[in-house]
Amino acid sequence: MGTIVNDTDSTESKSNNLTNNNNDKSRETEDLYSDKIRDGQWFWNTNTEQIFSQDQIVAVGHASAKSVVPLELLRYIYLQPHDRIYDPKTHTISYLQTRTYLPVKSLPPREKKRVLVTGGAGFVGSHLVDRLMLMGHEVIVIDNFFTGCKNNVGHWIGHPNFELIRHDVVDPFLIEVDQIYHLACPASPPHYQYNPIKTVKTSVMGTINMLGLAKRVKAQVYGDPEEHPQAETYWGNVNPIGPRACYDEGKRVAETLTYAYMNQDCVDVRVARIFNTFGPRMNANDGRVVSNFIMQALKGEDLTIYGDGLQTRSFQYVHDLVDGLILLMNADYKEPINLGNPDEYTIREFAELIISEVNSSCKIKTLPAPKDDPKKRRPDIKRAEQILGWKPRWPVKQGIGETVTYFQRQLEAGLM
Ligand SMILES: O=c1ccn([C@@H]2O[C@H](COP(=O)(O)OP(=O)(O)O[C@H]3OC[C@@H](O)[C@H](O)[C@H]3O)[C@@H](O)[C@H]2O)c(=O)[nH]1
Repeated sequence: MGTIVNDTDSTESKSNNLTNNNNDKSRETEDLYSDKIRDGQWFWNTNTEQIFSQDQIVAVGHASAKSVVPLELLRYIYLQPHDRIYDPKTHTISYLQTRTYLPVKSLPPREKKRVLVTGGAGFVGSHLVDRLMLMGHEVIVIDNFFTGCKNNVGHWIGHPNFELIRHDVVDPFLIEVDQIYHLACPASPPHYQYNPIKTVKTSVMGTINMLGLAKRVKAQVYGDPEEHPQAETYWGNVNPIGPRACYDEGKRVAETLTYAYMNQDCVDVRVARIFNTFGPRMNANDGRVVSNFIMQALKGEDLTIYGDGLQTRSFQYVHDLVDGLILLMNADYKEPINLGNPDEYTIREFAELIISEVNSSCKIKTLPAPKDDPKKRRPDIKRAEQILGWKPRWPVKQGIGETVTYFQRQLEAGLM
């Protein structure tokens, strides 16, 4: 049984009190991180099983995928800008030239993989990049920065194991790699409806290009479901000409292409069906419900419910999703797998949770429901549990606490 070992004595103040939104305390803890990281005092086992301590999550990852990383190291990455100093008086940012990179595992050549992450500067992609880098792999990110943000991976730029390339997956891309995580696609309705043709192209051409690359180098598929919860065997219910079709049908064609390449050209594929995901590095303005509600609450504005608020969603925290993606990539399983948190909320219940967690003085206002808005969504995750030994660890409330802290820091740092 490995343990997560940090060289400093484990004081209470170090323990991640995830329910505590007290900025001062987490800032005090972060200062502690800075010293430890600067002095190279970080030792951890990527294959330890110790994820919880006194019922608090202290690490993420799975020993079976050697993906375990201390949570405080990840928090340090996304809660504290490392390469810049913001001056609120002059509203200027000074960028630092010399900085130490975070410690990464040193892997033997046979274990070190070259991993391509498309959309790696995006919300989910950048967390996957952090984890793969800390695990000691070589990571190449391609991103067209339509929704991705260079700041999300800025702390790795210049690192010997990292490359960032501005490239749109709709154009072919040739590179020698061992694994490809294809995450490039605008995921929020306002973004993917901004240019529907481009959204379809990203799903279709992007997937063709990545499958072609995989061959060289060896998701919203359920729509407005009539089956609830949605198992991977459910075929879905999608309006092929509605405003969401560019995304939903694009994902369906992407899956069709994926299995065509598997059956026709023996490409070694994996398909994750990702349910609503939230966490730090969400784009504050991407229009999705989690970022909208948190930002509205932080600014003291009314929370905007579309429709009657009785529609349901199930929200997974980003660290759980990254765990699942890495487990799936390294498992020998080719069928689609749902990755999501079956903890279902009506949007109205979710608004009330955000108000109670962030700002009890906020009110709720309703706006018209978007066309074809799915009335319910909850994943059946039995397959992920049985095949991957994966299920979400993060209660929604703890994830909200982490995300609120992130948005507060971004606001303080003048980054939004
Ligand atoms: O401010 C808001 C935003 C959204 N909503 C509602 O909240 C629900 C969730 O909306 P979101 O835009 O967050 O996400 P959706 O469920 O529509 O899924 C979309 O974004 C998340 C991606 O994972 C999905 O693939 C994509 O379809 C919807 O019913 C929406 O109408 C509000 O009530 N208020």
